[in-house]
Amino acid sequence: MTDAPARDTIAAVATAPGAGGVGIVRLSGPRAQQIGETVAARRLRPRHAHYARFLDADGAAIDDGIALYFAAPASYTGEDVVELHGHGGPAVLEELLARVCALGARRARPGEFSERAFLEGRLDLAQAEAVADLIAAADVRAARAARRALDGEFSRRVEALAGDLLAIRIHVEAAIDFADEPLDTLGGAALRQRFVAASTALDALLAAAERGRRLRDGLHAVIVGPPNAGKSSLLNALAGSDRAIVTDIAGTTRDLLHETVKLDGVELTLVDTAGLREGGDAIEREGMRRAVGELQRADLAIVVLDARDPDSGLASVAEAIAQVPARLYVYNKIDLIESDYASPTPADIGGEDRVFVSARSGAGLDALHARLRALAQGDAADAADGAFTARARHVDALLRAREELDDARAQLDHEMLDLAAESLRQAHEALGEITGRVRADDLLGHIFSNFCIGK
Ligand SMILES: Nc1nc2c(c(=O)[nH]1)N(C=O)[C@@H](CNc1ccc(C(=O)N[C@@H](CCC(=O)O)C(=O)O)cc1)CN2
Ligand SMILES: Nc1nc2c(ncn2[C@@H]2O[C@H](COP(=O)(O)OP(=O)(O)OP(=O)(O)O)[C@@H](O)[C@H]2O)c(=O)[nH]1
Repeated sequence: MTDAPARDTIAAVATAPGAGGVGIVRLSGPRAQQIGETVAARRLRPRHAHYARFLDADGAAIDDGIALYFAAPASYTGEDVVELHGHGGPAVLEELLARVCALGARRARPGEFSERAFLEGRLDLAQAEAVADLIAAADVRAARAARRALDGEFSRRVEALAGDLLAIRIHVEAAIDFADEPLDTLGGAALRQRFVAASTALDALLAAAERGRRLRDGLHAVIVGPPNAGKSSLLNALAGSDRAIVTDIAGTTRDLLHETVKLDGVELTLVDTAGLREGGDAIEREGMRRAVGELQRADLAIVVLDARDPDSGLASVAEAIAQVPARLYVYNKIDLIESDYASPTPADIGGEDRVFVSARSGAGLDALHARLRALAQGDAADAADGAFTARARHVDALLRAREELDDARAQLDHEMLDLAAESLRQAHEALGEITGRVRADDLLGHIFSNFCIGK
């Protein structure tokens, strides 16, 4: 870091709000030690647990507890950190916090301790995000995966790939200086090999990040189908069957309704969409456009069809669901079918999953639940296998890197070195966005130190 401005000292209650056995006020910054020593009325030795009374301005005890001092840089933030461990009551902790603020600290913004850890180079951006993911993890598998990301497993792979791309960039930029010569006399074969290796590594990382994204976010299932097939009824039936563990995420738009359902500890996001069909008025068309957009992020399409007429319904959604990784077909309204409901000629859906239900009578809903649970668990188990959590932001960055790398390769094949260098720079920067590390001056430094060609 080049002359970082002097930071102030931040403070916050670090434990969850409400009553608890123990509550912690944490301080970070240059005045943490002095403030802590004033409140505890004693010297604080780094990395020692001191029993103390925490005093107010008049010398009366706010509380008694344990004071800890972590001297920079050996702390979570990398700055001087003091923790005051008192009794976990909201009134006591608020008074303690007010006291340290009166002594010169200020209340921290959300995430500011981790932000400082990032600015101090203690964590990279992906790791800082993993801290938040670990805290928010809804099940043990997601927590484990966040833990791995926090330990740097994801970041290390991103950095390794960034290193490969940097080497390729250096090679290409050097070749630009010898533009009169064909690339093949400038180590073109080795360069192409490096491309293949980087490309393979990028694909593997992208797949892992995509699994990590699903693990963090849960299975993203989108309910689609023609109008009136019973999509909304089905969502209600699924969500309502176990109301206690359903959280209402709030319809983000007037037409998409999100519900989070937990099946055996695995989260499933259900999105109800506007019915898909030809035509419709402007508002309906906008709803359909959003439904299609939602499908692009889906792991699973739950395709609801009217069991009395599945074929025409399927035709209206076939195109929209083609890109989704998995599909589950739900033939609804079987209560309206007189005879054996499996008998109407089912539409051709290949070997894919099919369930017959009635959202109205409840018939078949158990089987549907079981299918969804199996899908969600299979997905999570798959994702939890040595996985780390990742975010949509990371997947996006990797996808951009993928595109730029493909472009660079094509440009190189046409000996368009300047363009290839630029595409590579973009790919490299996309990776840098993940860890928050890559900067233009980094690159210049690398090029000059690696290629000292006497200028
Ligand atoms: N009391 C308390 N518990 C906590 C935290 C905290 O801030 N306070 N954490 C906050 O999120 C997590 C732990 N994070 C921490 C990360 C680094 C260091 C630290 O002192 N690191 C030094 C020394 C390492 C060592 O002794 O091996 C260092 O890395 O130099 C402390 C906590 C979870 N538990
Ligand atoms: N008989 C019967 N009727 C059902 C069943 N499921 C839904 N319906 C009815 O079908 C109609 C449409 O249901 P919705 O859940 O609104 O259908 P939708 O697919 O969300 O409709 P759009 O929002 O127009 O796309 C309503 O009148 C429901 O009561 C079922 O299993 N059996």
